[in-house]
Amino acid sequence: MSAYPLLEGIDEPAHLRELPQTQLPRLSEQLRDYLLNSVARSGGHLAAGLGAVELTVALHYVLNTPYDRLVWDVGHQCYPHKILTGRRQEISRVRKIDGPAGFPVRDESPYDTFGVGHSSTAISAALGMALGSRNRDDGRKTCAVIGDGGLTAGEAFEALNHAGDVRPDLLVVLNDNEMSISENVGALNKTFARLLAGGVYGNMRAEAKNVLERMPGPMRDFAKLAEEHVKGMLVPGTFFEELGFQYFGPVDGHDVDELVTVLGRLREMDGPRILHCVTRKGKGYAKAEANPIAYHGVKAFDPAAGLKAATEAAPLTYTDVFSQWLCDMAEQEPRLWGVTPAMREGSGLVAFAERFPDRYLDTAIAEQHAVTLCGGLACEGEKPVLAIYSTFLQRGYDQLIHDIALQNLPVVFALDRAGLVGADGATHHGMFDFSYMRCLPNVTVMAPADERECRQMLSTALAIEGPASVRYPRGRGPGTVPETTLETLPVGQAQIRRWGQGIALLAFGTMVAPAETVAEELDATLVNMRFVKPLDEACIREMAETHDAIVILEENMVAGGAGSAVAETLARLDLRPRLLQIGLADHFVDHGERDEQLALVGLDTDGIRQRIHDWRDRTVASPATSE
Ligand SMILES: Cc1ncc(C[n+]2csc(CCOP(=O)(O)OP(=O)(O)O)c2C)c(N)n1
Ligand SMILES: CC(=O)[C@@H](O)[C@H](O)COP(=O)(O)O
Ligand SMILES: [Mg+2]
Repeated sequence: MSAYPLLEGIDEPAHLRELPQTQLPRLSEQLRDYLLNSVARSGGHLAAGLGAVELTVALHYVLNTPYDRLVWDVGHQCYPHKILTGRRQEISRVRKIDGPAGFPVRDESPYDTFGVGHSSTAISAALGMALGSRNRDDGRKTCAVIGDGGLTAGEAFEALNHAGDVRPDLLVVLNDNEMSISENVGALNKTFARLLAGGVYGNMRAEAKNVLERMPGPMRDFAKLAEEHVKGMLVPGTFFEELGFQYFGPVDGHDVDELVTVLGRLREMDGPRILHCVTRKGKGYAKAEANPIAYHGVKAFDPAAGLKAATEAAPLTYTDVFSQWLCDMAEQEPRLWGVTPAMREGSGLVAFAERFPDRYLDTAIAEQHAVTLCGGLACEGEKPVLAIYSTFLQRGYDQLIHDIALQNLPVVFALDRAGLVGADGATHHGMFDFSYMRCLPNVTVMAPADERECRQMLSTALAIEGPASVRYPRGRGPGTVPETTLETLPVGQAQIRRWGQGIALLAFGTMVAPAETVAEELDATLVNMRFVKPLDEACIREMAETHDAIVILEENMVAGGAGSAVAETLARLDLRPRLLQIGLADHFVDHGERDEQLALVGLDTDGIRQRIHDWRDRTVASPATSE
C-alpha cells in the first residue's frame, strides 16, 4: 500500500479542496514525508519547505488558486507548493537539467504566479497584482508569503509602506521561523523574538482561538475583534498597523486546522492585512530542526543517517580560499572588516565571524545597505571587504555607482558565485559582473585563473586605493594550492602562459583552465588576462601585432563584458586582428549541473575548440571579419 494515499490523490489544488478539513493534518504529514524523501534523493532546498508544509496546504485549501494569486518570496520554500500543484512526480528531478526549477517560474506552471530566487519581492509583486485585480474588479484574492528573513530587505518595507497607502485587497503571510539562512538579525527580528519568548504567543493563541470559536457573525466582526485584541498589545502588530496593515497573530504555522480557519476569515476581508505565523525551519525532521543552517540547502543524503560531516581533506573551494585569506589578512590588518548581507555560510565568513566578531557585520538581506555601509566604513579609513554573491550585488548597483565608485572609496568586493552556478539556475548565475563592474570609473576588476591567484588578487584589491573586485566561481578551481603569503600582483598586468603561433587566446578567470588545453592542441598563445580593468594594453597590442587572430574567452555575457573591453581597446589602438569573442550569449541559462551548463553554452574545452574551428573555417576567406 502506498505511503502517500491522500497526497497521491492530489494532482491539482482543486483535488485538495475536495478533502474534508479533518484530513488536512494527515495530508500534511504525507506531504512532509514525501518532500523529505524526495529532496534527500535529489538535493535542493529542504528546511524552509519542511517549515512551510501546513502553510502551503492551508493556503491552497483556502485560496482558489490559481485564480487567486499566491506569491512566494525567495521561492526556496516552494517544493510543497510544486508537489500540490501537479508536479509531484517531477519534483524528484528538481533543479536537474530536465526537471522543474528550484524556485517558482511563470513558464513552468500557472500556479507559479511570479518568478523568484532573489528575496523580498513578494509583497511588491503581489501589490501589483492586487491593484490590477482592483482595476478590473474581478474579485481575485492576492496573497504574498514572506519569511522573516525576506522581510529584512528594503524592498519589502517599501512595498508594505506603499500597500498601506493604496490599500488594495492584499493578504501578507509572514512566515516567521526566526531564521534567515543563518540566524536572522535586525531590530525587528529581536522584537519578534522577545514577543515569542515572553509567552505572549501562547496567550495570544488561546485568545485568538477563543475569538474565532465565539464568532458567529460576519467576517468584518472578526476583523474588528481581532484588531482590537491585538492593538497595543503587540509591538510588531503596532509596527504593521502604523504601516496601514491590519495585523493578526501570531498563530501556530504548523496547526493546519487553525491556519485554515484564520485564513478563511482573512480571505473574505478587504484591504491590506498581515497574518503572522510562527513556524520552525526544518519542522518534522529532527536533524533539520536541530540544525536548520546545514539543512537549508542540501546535497543528496540518507535521511536516517543525516548529512555527512565535511571531511578535512576535501579540496578547497574558492569560498574556502577567500575565507582563509580574510582571516589571515585580518590578523595583520586591524582595520579590516568582513561584511555579508545574510550569507555568512555561503560566502565563507563563518571562521571570520568567530575569530573577529567585532569586525564582522551581517546586515541581514540588505545588499543596498551593505554596499553603502562599506562606503561609510571606508570614509573613516576602515578597510571593508564585502563578501557578496555576484547575483546579489545586482541589487546594490546604484549604491555601487553612487556611493562607492563615484567617491572612489576603497571597498573590496569579493564576488562569489560568479559565472554559472548550477542548480539555482537563471536567477542566481553571476553572468553580468564583468559588464556591470568594468563600465564604472575608478573600479579595478580582477578574475583569478586559480586559487593561488585568487588570494593574490584579494590582497591586491585591499592594497588598491579605490574600489576593487575579485570574482570567482562556485566550487573548486583547478586545484592550485594557495600560498599563505599575502603578496600582491602588479595592477593591470596580464600573464603570458604560453607562446604559440597564429592565434592568441586571451582568457579571463575561469576560462584560463580550459583555454590551456585548447592552446596546447592548437599551438596557440595563451594569455591569462587577470585584469578586466585596467586591461593590459601593451599585452593586447603585442598579441594583435604578432598574431593573425585573437580569441577572447570569458564566463560572462559577451555583451559589455571583458571581450568587449578588449575589442574597444583594439579599436582605440587602431588594430584590426581577426577577433572572436567567446562568452555567454544573449539569453538566460536554466538550472542543471555547472558542468552541464558550461557544456551547453559552449564554455567547456570541447565547446571552445569547436567554436574556434568553426570560426577559422568560416573566416579564413575573409580575414577582416570579427565575430
Ligand atoms: C536578494 C537576496 N539576497 C540573499 C538571498 C539568499 N537567501 C536565500 S533564502 C535566504 C534566507 C531567507 O530567510 P526567510 O525569508 O526567513 O526564509 P526561511 O529560509 O527562513 O524560510 C537568503 C538570505 C536571496 N535569495 N536573495
Ligand atoms: C535561495 C538562495 O538564494 C540560497 O539558498 C542559494 O540557493 C544559496 O546558494 P549556494 O548553495 O550557492 O550557497
Ligand atoms: Mg525565516
